[in-house]
Amino acid sequence: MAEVCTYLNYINGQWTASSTGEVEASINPANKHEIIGYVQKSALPDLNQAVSSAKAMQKKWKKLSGNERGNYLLKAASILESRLDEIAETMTREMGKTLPEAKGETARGVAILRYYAGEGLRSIGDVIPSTDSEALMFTTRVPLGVIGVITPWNFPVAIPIWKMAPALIYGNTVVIKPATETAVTCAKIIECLAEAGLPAGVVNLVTGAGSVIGQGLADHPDVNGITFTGSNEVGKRIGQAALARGAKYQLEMGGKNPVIVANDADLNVAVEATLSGGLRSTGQKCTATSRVIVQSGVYDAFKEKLLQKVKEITVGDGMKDGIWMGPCANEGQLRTVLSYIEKGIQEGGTLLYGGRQPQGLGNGFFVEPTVFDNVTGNMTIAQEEIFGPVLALMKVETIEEALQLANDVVFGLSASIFTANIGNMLTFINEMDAGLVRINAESAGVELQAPFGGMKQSSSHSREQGRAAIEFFTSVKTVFVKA
Ligand SMILES: NC(=O)c1ccc[n+]([C@@H]2O[C@H](COP(=O)([O-])OP(=O)(O)OC[C@H]3O[C@@H](n4cnc5c(N)ncnc54)[C@H](O)[C@@H]3O)[C@@H](O)[C@H]2O)c1
Ligand SMILES: O=CCCC(=O)C(=O)O
Repeated sequence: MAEVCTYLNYINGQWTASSTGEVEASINPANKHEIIGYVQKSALPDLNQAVSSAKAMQKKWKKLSGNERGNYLLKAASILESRLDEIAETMTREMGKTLPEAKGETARGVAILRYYAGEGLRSIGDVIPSTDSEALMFTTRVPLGVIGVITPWNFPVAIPIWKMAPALIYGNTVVIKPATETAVTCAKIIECLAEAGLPAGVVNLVTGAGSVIGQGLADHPDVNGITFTGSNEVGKRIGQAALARGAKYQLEMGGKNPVIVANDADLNVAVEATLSGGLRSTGQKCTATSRVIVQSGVYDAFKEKLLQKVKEITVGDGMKDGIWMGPCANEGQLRTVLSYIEKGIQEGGTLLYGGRQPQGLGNGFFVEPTVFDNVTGNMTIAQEEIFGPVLALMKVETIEEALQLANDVVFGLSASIFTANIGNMLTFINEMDAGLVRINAESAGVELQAPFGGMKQSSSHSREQGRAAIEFFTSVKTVFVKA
């Protein structure tokens, strides 16, 4: 058994206990009796201190060259890499995804830090011809100031890093509030940044309730930008709070991601991708496949192959060898998934497989991989984000019908099609309302160098990652110079 530690806030370069003197336990969703660590249950005075230190430091931080800021990120990347196994294990024990997935995500965190370190040396503006032949006109970019970062539990390393790294490289300082479920993992990322020697105040960590610290960040007059990933309900509240005081905000929220399987698809590829995209990480990816829309010509064959594979899935503690799928990340999420399964049955879906808590795993928040048949577009399980290992099979005759069904939700994050037909591919690329469309590949899987974000209610229409991050974390300044 690993030692149970108490993790502190990180404010102005110091590891600091909360003014409340209270802590909260972060538990293992594979065994609710195991405590992974205690994190601070902070209050507004802690947040205010963190924001003041970030504000005080920002002017000095932005004066460093991009290359100097990048060197800190490179150092942090090497430290994170040297702690990869330990941090991945913490992630698995705190959030439940399997250890190989957690290792992959931690390696992704290292790569994101290195990518944004390189941004410190890339162009930040354009020279634009002026109508005045004696003038020089160009654009440059300036940081927003203090950035509030609010993150969910499902990618406890990748999401905090893909928000903090671009914020920092472009000259902002950061106050982060991670989800409490994965606050220990986040504290370890902050340890890497601290060990890299980032000046005091550049990065600050404050853990605590979303309604107190998250809302406090959204409302704080000295926080110039808020970047949020999480549920639609919370995201809308944050957007409204930021808008009300004129702060910039970026919201990345839910999805209800479809895959379309055409009559001419390679069914083995489509089945593997549906399995991986829908059920890896226990379906707790914003990009997870949730609706599987299959053309009638291959519906039965696809269903049979899928069921065969789903039955082979091993559910259990993600730390153990041979386990394919871990638990839901918390008890609330398990209850939500079970209630959607119940609703699916009540509304006339056919439960083909799963739907229950597996026997012998009662200490954790486990649910079986679940497949519904005969799902129609109006059912709740076809409309609302479940964020669990539940696949809804839907039969269609034509690709046009498939696209209509695929688009008939309020979300628009990611979507895939499996087909060999170039016409189908092009129609899908043109007609699918989603920020990420993938052909013959699973709906999950985001590349750090490409823009990522959703359409419709999946996002505030901003994009994260890749060079797109510069749009949120900086403001454009147009400069006109005349000698
Ligand atoms: N689009 C994406 O990139 C993406 C990525 C991951 C997760 N998600 C979404 O996140 C959701 C699951 O994550 P979750 O349960 O952690 O989401 P959540 O919205 O409950 O919490 C996200 C963060 O917001 C904080 N928070 C809660 N209430 C708050 C409030 N009133 N004010 C400010 N902050 C508050 C939480 O403490 C947490 O840090 C799913 O809907 C999923 O689709 C989206
Ligand atoms: O949960 C949202 C992020 C999804 C992601 O990073 C992926 O699919 O790889």
